[in-house]
Amino acid sequence: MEDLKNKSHLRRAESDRGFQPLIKLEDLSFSYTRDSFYLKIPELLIGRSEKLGITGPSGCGKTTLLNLISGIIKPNSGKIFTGDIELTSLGNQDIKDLRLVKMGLIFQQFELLEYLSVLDNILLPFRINPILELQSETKERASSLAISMGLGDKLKRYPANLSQGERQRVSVARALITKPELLICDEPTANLDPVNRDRILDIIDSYCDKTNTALVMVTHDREILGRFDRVLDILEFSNFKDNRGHE
Ligand SMILES: Nc1ncnc2c1ncn2[C@@H]1O[C@H](COP(=O)(O)OP(=O)(O)OP(=O)(O)O)[C@@H](O)[C@H]1O
Repeated sequence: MEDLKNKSHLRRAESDRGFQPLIKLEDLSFSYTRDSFYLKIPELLIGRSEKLGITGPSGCGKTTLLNLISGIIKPNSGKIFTGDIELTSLGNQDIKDLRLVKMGLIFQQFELLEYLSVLDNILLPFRINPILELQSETKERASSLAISMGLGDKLKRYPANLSQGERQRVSVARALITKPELLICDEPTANLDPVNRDRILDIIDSYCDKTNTALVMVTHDREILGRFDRVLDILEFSNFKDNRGHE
C-alpha cells in the first residue's frame, strides 16, 4: 500500500524545476444525480511528463475521474486546470476543442469506426473537427505511426479484419495523431492477452518518454503498476462501498 502512495516522482519534479502541473484539480466534488456515490478531491496535481496509474475496485470512480479530467463531465464544485487554462470555466465547445487539441483518449473497447479503414480511423480527429487541419504531413505521420506499431501493411483494412491487439494499436495511433500533451487511457489492455498487453504498454511508454507526454491510465492489472511514476488509489477520494465491505 505504501508503494501506491509513493509521490517521490512528483516531489522530485517539484524540487527540480519549480513544479508546473499539466493538470490541477482543486477542491473538487462530484456526484451523479440522486446517487450516493461521490468523489471529493481536495487537490490533485499531474506533472507534465508524469505517468500516473489509477487503481481501485470496480465502481469506485476511476472512469469518473478520467471523465472529469477530460471535461466529458463537469464537477459539482471545484476547479480543473489544463496548464494555465481553467477547463471548468469554459463552455462545452471550448472544452471539446481543448480535449481534441491537448488530449488523446484510449478506451478498453477500442471505439473504432467499423466503416472506416485503419488509415481513416487514425485520421478521425482531423476528419470530424474543423479546428484541426488535415495536411499531407498529417497523412504521412499517420502512416509512420502505423508502421511503428506494426500496422504498415494494414492501412487499407477495416477493423473487422484485425486482431484485438491490432485494433487497440489503431486506437493508440488515433490518440497520438494530434500530438497530445496528455494521454488518457481507460483500461486499454483489459481485452488483450499478456503479449499484446505488453506490446501496447511498451508503445505507449516509449512514445511518452520520447515526447514528454503525460499519461493517466486506469488499470485493474497489478502486474503493470511498476510502469508508472505514481499510482493513485481512488478509494482515498470516494465514498464508494462495495459488497466486499470496502468503504
Ligand atoms: N452516468 C452515471 N449515472 C449514475 N451513476 C453512474 C454513472 N456512471 C457511473 N455511475 C456510478 O458511479 C460510480 C463510479 O463509476 P465509475 O465508472 O467511475 O467506476 P470505475 O471505478 O471506473 O468502475 P469499473 O472499474 O467497474 O470500470 C459507480 O457506482 C457507478 O455505478
